[in-house]
Amino acid sequence: MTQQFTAVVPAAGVGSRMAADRPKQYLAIAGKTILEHTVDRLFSHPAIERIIIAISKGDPYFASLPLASDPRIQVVEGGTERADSVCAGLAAISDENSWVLVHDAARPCVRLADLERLVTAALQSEDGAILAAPVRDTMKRGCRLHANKQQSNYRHNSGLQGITETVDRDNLWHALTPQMFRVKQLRESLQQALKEGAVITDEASALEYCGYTPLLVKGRADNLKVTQPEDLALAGFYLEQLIKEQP
Ligand SMILES: Nc1ccn([C@@H]2O[C@H](COP(=O)(O)OP(=O)(O)OP(=O)(O)O)[C@@H](O)[C@H]2O)c(=O)n1
Ligand SMILES: C[C@](O)(CO)[C@H](O)COP(=O)(O)O
Repeated sequence: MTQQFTAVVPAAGVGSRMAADRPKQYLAIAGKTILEHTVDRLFSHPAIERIIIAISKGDPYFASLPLASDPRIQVVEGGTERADSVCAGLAAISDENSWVLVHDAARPCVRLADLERLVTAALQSEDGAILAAPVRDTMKRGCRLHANKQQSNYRHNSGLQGITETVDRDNLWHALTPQMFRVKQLRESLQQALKEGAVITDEASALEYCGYTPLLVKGRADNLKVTQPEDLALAGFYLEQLIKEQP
C-alpha cells in the first residue's frame, strides 16, 4: 500500500494586496477560481488523497464551488493569521504520525514534478522539507530616510527608502509551498512558536524556531503566490503553459 497524504490549504485570507472585489483565491483564471486550480494541482499527485481547506468564517464563495461537494475535501474555519488557519487544518488530522503538505490557496501553478520531488525529499528527512526557489536578483535592505540638511528634501519627503546594505544572496532562497512535515512535529512547533510570540510567516519558520532544519527542495520559480494585481495575468500565462503540457 503506497503512503497517502493529506494537504492543508490555508484559504482564509482577504487578499488586501490584490485589492480585488473578492479574496484573491476566488478570482477566476482560465475558467476556474484560483482555489480550484490549486486543488487540481494538489490532487494531480496520486498520493494526496484528502485536502483540508481553511476558509474564513462566513465565506460566501466556497459553497457555490463544485469543491464543496467533493468527498475528498473537508472545510475548517480559518483564523486571524495564516498560521492560525494552518493550525485549524492540522486539528482536523487525527493521525499525528502522518505527513501533511501545507500549500497556499494562492499558489495555483505548482507542478506535479515539484510535488514529487518535495515528497521524496521530505520522506527522507526527519525535519521535513519545503519547496524553494534560489534568489536571482541582487538583494538590498532599505530603511526610511531622515531629514538631512545636506541632502535634498526629495530624499526625505518622497517616502522612498534608501539602501542600507546589499544582502549576500549566496544560499538565499524564496520559500514556496507546499511545505511537508509530520503532523505532530508541525503542530507542536507551531503551538510553541505562536505561544512564545515568534513571527511565523511559513510552517518552516516554526520548525526552525524549535531547532529543526527542514530541507530546501529547489522548485520552479513559476510556482508564484498570486499576491498583487499584476500576478493574475502571469498566473494565467503559467497555467496555460501547464495545462498545454499536460498529457
Ligand atoms: N488569516 C489568513 C491569512 C492568509 N491565509 C492564506 O494564506 C495564503 C498566503 O497568504 P497571503 O498571500 O498573504 O494571502 P492574504 O493574507 O489573503 O493576502 P494579503 O496579505 O494581501 O491580505 C493565502 O492562500 C491566504 O488565503 C489564511 O488562510 N488565513
Ligand atoms: C508561506 C509563504 O507563501 C512562503 O513564502 C509566505 O510566507 C506567505 O506569506 P504571506 O505574507 O502570508 O503571503
